[in-house]
Amino acid sequence: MSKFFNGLEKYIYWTSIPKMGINDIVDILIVSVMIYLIVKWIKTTRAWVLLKGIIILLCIAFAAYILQLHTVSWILSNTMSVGITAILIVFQPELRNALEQLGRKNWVTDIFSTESRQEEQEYTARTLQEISRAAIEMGKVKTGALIVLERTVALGEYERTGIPIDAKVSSQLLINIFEHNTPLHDGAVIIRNNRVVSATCYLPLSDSVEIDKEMGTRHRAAVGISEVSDSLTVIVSEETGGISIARDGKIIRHLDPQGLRDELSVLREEKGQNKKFKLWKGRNRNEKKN
Ligand SMILES: Nc1ncnc2c1ncn2[C@@H]1O[C@H](COP(=O)(O)OP(=O)(O)OP(=O)(O)O)[C@@H](O)[C@H]1O
Repeated sequence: MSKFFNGLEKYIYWTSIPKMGINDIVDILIVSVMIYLIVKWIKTTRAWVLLKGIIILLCIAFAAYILQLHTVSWILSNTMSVGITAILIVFQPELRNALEQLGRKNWVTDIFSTESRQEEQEYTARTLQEISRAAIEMGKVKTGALIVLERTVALGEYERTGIPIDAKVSSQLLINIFEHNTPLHDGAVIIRNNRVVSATCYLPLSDSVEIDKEMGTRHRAAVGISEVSDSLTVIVSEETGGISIARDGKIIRHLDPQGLRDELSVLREEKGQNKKFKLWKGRNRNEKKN
């Protein structure tokens, strides 16, 4: 009987919640807020895609450990230690940016804000109308253009390669920026929160072999930015006047005015089933066209 009570006592000891003081609660709260802010920050950078890759790698490593796959475990553990150094080098601009933001941030509104960045980035019908009007007009006279619409992934590092503008989006402004032989016509325009934030931006070029050889660097740059972010880019070809859209590493070409408006309307729709359906519908139609 005493053995039973001893066992029970031990069990209760191990399962009981340890005494918590006020400092423990503060400790837990600080760590929770830190984790929340880190995840929130990662979601707005290219690092989000990388984080998903790391989680998959960790799952594989765990499975290899459970199944006693020694070689796979050895390879993974060695690459991971090198990988951490590589991450620090590759994401140096993001890390620097995060530290800079740390000093500028309004922590109180950021923590208690219920609005997500996705909602902030919603484009008004007017903005999308102005963008499509500008693209159609530029297409008619074969003026080359590259217009990037930022979504949840911040494009700060590309914005900084250009000239700051900060002006309300209008078709006249966009047409003026891309006018031949003007100082701002080269490179890309970045749009955020219904404002043109920067012009002459340099975008990363895609090295995808799937891109049609007849497409030059303007189209490659549009695909490139769509590979590293969830942005949507409107491209007007200087050679043909054709309008295309790049998103998710793919390019949708030969858009007519209605097709362009449909593609852009994706940015206005609500999250969920409705959006997915429209996106799929639009894609299918344009894929058939191509
Ligand atoms: N990395 C880049 N980032 C931003 N803009 C770029 C980049 N590379 C090229 N461009 C823009 O594209 C222009 C060159 O376009 P190019 O003729 O090579 O491409 P294209 O895809 O064939 O386009 P188009 O059909 O308009 O000729 C440059 O003058 C510049 O404005």
